[in-house]
Amino acid sequence: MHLQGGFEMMEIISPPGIRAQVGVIGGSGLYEAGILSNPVEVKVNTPYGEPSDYITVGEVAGVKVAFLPRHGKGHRYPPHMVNYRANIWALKALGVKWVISVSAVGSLREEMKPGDIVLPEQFIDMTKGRKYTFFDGPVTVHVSMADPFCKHLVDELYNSAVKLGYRVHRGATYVCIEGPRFSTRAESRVWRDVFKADIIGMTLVPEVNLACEAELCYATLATVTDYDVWAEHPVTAAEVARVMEENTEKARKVLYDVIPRLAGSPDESRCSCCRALQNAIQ
Ligand SMILES: CSC[C@H]1O[C@H](OP(=O)(O)O)[C@H](O)[C@@H]1O
Ligand SMILES: Nc1ncnc2[nH]cnc12
Repeated sequence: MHLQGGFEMMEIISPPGIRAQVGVIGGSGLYEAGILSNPVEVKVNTPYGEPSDYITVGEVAGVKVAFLPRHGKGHRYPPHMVNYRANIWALKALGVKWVISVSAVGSLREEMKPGDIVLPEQFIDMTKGRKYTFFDGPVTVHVSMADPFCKHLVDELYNSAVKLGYRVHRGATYVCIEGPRFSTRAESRVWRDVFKADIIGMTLVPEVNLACEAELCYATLATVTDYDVWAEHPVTAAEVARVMEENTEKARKVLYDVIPRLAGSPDESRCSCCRALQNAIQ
């Protein structure tokens, strides 16, 4: 960490002897990693309260992975109630360098079909009052969000999805709404036609902001569950759940393929995530 008075001043207590290199945040439908050998469950406390659940630490091809279900097992926390700060803090406390955030999203584009994988590279924040920063004063941090996702990690996820033969789109813009309700038809048309967003969800913000403040390499592995209501029929939670099961298996296969390539530390020539706090302090 580069910020004197930032993370260095905060007490990060790691559970003794338990470390991980890669963090996976499971989204709707992904409550168990399902790909880890030698799993152990750890409880991590943070200055921001409790993460959404116990964290499962295990291995994929010898790489240590920490898995945390964003909504808790059984989907106990709706998107606006997730303790994003505790979740990111807990992963940081375990030593994680890379975070792959898995998410179910709606599509705002014909060509991004239910079942497709989408890797966003930009976002638009339409949330309304979450906890967006670790730094509530006296330290103030204005972190750059020009390129919110780790390009290196997006490249690796893209390579895995292509190798596995999945339909995959990169370079997408994710609009994050407050939820938990879905959008009106008028809103959906604004996201699509005015904002030019490609996919829609409720959880990216502030997770991505906080990962950046924690100087983690972060990317979202989104899978499309539905066409949002700009298309003919209104989206329903039941429809989303139907497609989610298939998508979850795809996400697991991509994770299983990509994680072994994340064994080393992030290559500082391919991204600047680990230097995000440089020049960000007020
Ligand atoms: C039941 S669909 C709405 C729900 O699913 C997505 O969550 P996640 O990103 O954790 O997969 C979406 O953002 C909503 O929270
Ligand atoms: N249509 C949609 N709107 C918001 N979040 C979603 N998550 C999955 N589908 C969604």
